[in-house]
Amino acid sequence: MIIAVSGTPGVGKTTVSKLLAEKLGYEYVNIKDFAIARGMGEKVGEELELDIDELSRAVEEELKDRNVVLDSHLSHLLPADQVIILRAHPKIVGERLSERGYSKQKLSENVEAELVDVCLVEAIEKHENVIEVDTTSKTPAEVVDEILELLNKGIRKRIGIVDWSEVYDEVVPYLNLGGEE
Ligand SMILES: Nc1ncnc2c1ncn2[C@@H]1O[C@H](COP(=O)(O)OP(=O)(O)OP(=O)(O)O)[C@@H](O)[C@H]1O
Repeated sequence: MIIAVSGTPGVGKTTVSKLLAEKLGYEYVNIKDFAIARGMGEKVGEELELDIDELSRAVEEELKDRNVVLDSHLSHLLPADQVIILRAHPKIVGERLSERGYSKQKLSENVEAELVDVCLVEAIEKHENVIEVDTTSKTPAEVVDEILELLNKGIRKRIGIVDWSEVYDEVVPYLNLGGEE
C-alpha cells in the first residue's frame, strides 16, 4: 500500500509522514532522497528538478508491493493507493517558510499555492482516494490520529474542508504583490 503525503512546503508533511509511517509500521520514504539515491533529477539553483514520469516509473517498480508513506510536495503526482493532502493556514506556512529564509518571491509563491489549493486540485485531478486534513492548531499526533481514524472507517475520500479565501487579508503581507525578488 502506497500512501502519498503531500501539500505546500511547510505544512508539516515530513513531520506527519514519519509519525504516520511509525504508527502504521510502514516504511517512510522521502522522495527527494529516493530520487537522489537513483541519480535522478537536475540541480537548478537550490532546487532539484525531477522528471515526474521517471520518478513514477521507479516508484511503481520498486514500491508498489511495499507498505510505504511517501513524503514530498510532489507525492500526489506519483502512483499511490491513498493520497493525504495536508493543509495549514497560509499565515502559518508564511511564518514557517520565512523562518527558513525563503526569498520574498519563493515565500509568496508557496503562500499563494496554499491559499488557492494548488496541491489539492492537482491531487483530485489524478487520484480518487484523496483525504484532505487541516493541520492548523493541531499537533502532529492529532493530525495522524485523524488520518488513521478516517482510514480505519474505510473513508478514502474527504475533501473540501478548508477555504482560505476567507483569510486572504491576513496573508497579504506574505504575498509579493509588488514583484520584488
Ligand atoms: N502540527 C504541527 N504543529 C506545529 N508545528 C508543526 C506541525 N507540523 C509541522 N510543524 C513544524 O513546521 C515546520 C515544517 O514542518 P515539516 O518540515 O514537516 O513541513 P514540510 O511540509 O515537510 O516542509 P517541506 O515540504 O519544506 O519539507 C517544522 O518546524 C515542524 O516542526
